[in-house]
Amino acid sequence: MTQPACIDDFEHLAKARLPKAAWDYYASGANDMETLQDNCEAFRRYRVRPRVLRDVSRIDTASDFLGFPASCPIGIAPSAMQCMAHPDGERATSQAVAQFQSCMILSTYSTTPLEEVVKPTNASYWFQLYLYQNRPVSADLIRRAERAGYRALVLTVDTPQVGRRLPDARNVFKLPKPWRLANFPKEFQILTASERAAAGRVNQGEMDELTNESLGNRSDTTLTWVECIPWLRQVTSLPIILKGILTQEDALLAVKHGCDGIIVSNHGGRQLDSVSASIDALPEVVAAVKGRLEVYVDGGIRRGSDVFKALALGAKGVFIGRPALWGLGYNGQQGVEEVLKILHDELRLTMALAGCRSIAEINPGCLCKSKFVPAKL
Ligand SMILES: Cc1cc2nc3c(=O)[nH]c(=O)nc-3n(C[C@H](O)[C@H](O)[C@H](O)COP(=O)(O)O)c2cc1C
Ligand SMILES: CCCCC(=O)C(=O)O
Repeated sequence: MTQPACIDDFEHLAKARLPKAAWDYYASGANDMETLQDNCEAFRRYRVRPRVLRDVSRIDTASDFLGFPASCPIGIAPSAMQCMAHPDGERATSQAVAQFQSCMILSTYSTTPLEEVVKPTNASYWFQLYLYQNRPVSADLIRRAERAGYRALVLTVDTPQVGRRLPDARNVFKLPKPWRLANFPKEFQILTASERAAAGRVNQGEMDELTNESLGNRSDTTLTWVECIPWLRQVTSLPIILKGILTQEDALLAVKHGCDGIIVSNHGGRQLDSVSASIDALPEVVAAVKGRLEVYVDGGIRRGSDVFKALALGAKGVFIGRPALWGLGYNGQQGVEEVLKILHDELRLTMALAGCRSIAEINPGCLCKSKFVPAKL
């Protein structure tokens, strides 16, 4: 292959370059990976209803993330440990997003310190948060994110425990040296010594020694609506986005608790296997919130036409997870830029061929459902 021409090409190129354990960590979903597969297939059950003869000589994809302008409504979802894909890791992803002027969500489990990721540009940076029982640790991360210029906090709510990803279990996955979870000091331990001893985990202290499984064991599994959102509101004035909502019931609770946005997401099929594809959950969430907060979606977006479909179903914008990692693994910053450019070009072409000249013109009437799911060629 001389030149990757679509997102799937980047997947193949990255796979050929990455060590097996890193590839497996990025690629895998939970258990039988039904949701992972359905995330992509569900887009194929929607068909576009194109309008013609509408002067599509100028296509405008300008959009915004929480009011901050963006060249198009495609952002980067938070994914942990990007230095395994390329030594420039999160820095490279950030540079690409800055060039592209969109939005990057940085994972708590970044392999680059959060302060070194934000670029002085018009791009938006949001910080993804996992909350710990040791709340001062979380409060400290939030204050650092505020100082560094992050414009929103994205609380991931679908991960009270980490889903079981079989390839990681088989590989006994561990973040390889020299990489470390750079937002935490080396000696930092989330559980106290007595908690660790009680959990039988006396020697699993250092963050850079942690496995995926032990990371999950440090999350606060006691989080509830009534406790954690007010706590967040008390420690920060940044907008709060909840990532991992899949039902109208929880969407309404997000509205009730004054959240600023939702990302409809099943964590790229990595958490509870057999939940709905995120694009299938999107309509009920959009209908429930009735415009009272911004609704974004991630999961399975591999084409500009997928972005178009998500917007037609009411998403304000979309986030991509693995495609950015594939671009990064293939060719660092340039690879991520190419991935964003291809998706942007494909979105523009879809809009032109569907007769939509601006993002605002993309609406539910642009789609219909099809029972026929074409086989992937
Ligand atoms: C390797 C990997 C690591 C991830 N790490 C995080 C994370 O640290 N925090 C988080 O909220 N979501 C994380 N996610 C989920 C993504 O933010 C996103 O929901 C998902 O990847 C979207 O699906 P896609 O990969 O099909 O685009 C991760 C996903 C992948 C693939
Ligand atoms: C504790 C979870 C680690 C990062 C993550 O969210 C993922 O691998 O999906």
